[in-house]
Amino acid sequence: MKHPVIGIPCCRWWLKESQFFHLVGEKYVRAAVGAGGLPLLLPALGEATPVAQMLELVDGLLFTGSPSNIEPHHYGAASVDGDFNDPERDATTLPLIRAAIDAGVPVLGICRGFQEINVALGGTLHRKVHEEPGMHDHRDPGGTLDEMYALAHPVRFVEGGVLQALAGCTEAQVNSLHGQGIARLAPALAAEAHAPDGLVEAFSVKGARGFALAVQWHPEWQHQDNPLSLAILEAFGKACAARRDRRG
Ligand SMILES: N[C@@H](CCC(=O)NCCCC(=O)O)C(=O)O
Repeated sequence: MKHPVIGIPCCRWWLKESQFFHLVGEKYVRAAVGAGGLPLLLPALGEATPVAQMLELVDGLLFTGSPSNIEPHHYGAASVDGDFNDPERDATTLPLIRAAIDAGVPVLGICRGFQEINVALGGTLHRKVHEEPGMHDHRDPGGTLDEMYALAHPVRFVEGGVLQALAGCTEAQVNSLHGQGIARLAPALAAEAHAPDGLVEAFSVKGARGFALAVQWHPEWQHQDNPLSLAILEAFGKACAARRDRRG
């Protein structure tokens, strides 16, 4: 049986003071494999992206985390000096997300990918969650990779939601490595989990034609050791396999 093809849009970074590279962190590639898929890295072609053709290549899409921030003009905010942006990634992922959701292509968003889905569908972001009144600091604590990706806070699943059904419980501990976060949830999205400060930590697309879930934390990190991460990846992988079967 052929593996479902899981497209992973790349970041586009200037590396080593020499030239641009198109990149995906290895843990996302491994997570796509863990979901039963064949990962296909999609370059950040920006406005030249052949969106419909890219969708024909894949059975699902995984939108990854990244240290870069979505350019604020995409959600109606002013740009900030010194912000680390990746405009070519934005110009690739935002149209791809809208087209994938319209076409019922399974979508999983993680961290920046979660923020991208919200912005693509008309939501807005806090640029510094930790500076918002009453909100906690969701940034990583630094240190070793194990310290950075350690479980950091609980999330409470929305009663009767997709994620609660997948998790089989009401609450779980998650890691946390983001400075930005959802300010206004896009109208097409339903919250699936919240942090103790009320921040939306997961959502699904209301009435989606296919699997469409996103989380602010990192289920790809050492997913093999975490039952919630395994459940999310398994559900995504099954949806991708079902699309592969339908496409023949
Ligand atoms: N820049 C955004 C998104 C944060 C994010 O995706 N972090 C991931 C870090 C690297 C990785 O694990 O892939 C923000 O700060 O909110």
